[in-house]
Amino acid sequence: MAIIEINNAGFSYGERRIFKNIGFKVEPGEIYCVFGPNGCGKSTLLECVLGLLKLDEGEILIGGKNSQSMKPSELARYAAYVPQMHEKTFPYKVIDFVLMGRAAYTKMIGSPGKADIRIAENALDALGIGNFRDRPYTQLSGGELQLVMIARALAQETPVIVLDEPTSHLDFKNDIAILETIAHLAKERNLAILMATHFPNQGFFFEYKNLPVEILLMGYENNLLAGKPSDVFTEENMRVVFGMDSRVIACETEEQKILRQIVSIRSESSCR
Ligand SMILES: Nc1ncnc2c1ncn2[C@@H]1O[C@H](COP(=O)(O)OP(=O)(O)OP(=O)(O)O)[C@@H](O)[C@H]1O
Repeated sequence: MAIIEINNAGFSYGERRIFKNIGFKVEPGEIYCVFGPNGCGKSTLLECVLGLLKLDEGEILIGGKNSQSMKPSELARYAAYVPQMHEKTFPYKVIDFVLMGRAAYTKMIGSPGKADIRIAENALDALGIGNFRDRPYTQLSGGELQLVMIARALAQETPVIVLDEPTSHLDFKNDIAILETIAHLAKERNLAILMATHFPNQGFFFEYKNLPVEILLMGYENNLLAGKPSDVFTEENMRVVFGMDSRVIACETEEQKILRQIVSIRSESSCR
């Protein structure tokens, strides 16, 4: 059964329509990527899923319940959020920052107990960053901080993790490290992943890893297109949505599997 179900969702900022008629389902263990040009409404859609913004029309069900009318503390038990930007504030220790993911469970008694601390430590260990435990989180690099943010989401123990452009600001290696982490969470923990991304090759990476992955392409002739990465990330669709010239290439890896990638050739397509 789908853990996320969106039916006929529409949203406007005031008079300005951002999207309409969005509908899809995400199953446990599936990765659902929302892709499209700057400003097409990816973050807005994620914020609607998280109940931070209210739809004009349609509904968003998480675990069968309407996320738009759930209390934040209830929703926090279904969906954890890794936002695009995080303003570092007070120099909390990493463990204390990750423990914030336990807030929905600790509110009643006020402070985290031993079990919460163990869950937060396990989340750090699961991401291979147990050694960050006592570092001030304000001193982490962008890639390290992103792993800590994912650990905080993991400590929240939700069936859904929502990530907004999880690899923005990351270097070549950390980019793939975060994708591998996301793949692991979907495959080994059966989590449903909903993420916004600017990078088609991330969809191809998940496809290459044989994970159930689906793409929602927003802004396709002011419309929507959904499907598997190989069906959505085509040269023609990139021309229609971005007006750019690109090529899909394929390479055979040492596992004798085909990895697809899309490369940009020109921003202003001569095909226009
Ligand atoms: N609070 C707001 N009030 C009014 N308009 C907004 C608000 N937040 C975002 N917008 C506008 O809504 C549109 C969609 O914004 P959103 O951030 O969802 O796009 P996005 O696809 O995530 O963009 P990007 O790829 O650049 O991160 C943009 O045109 C943006 O300027």
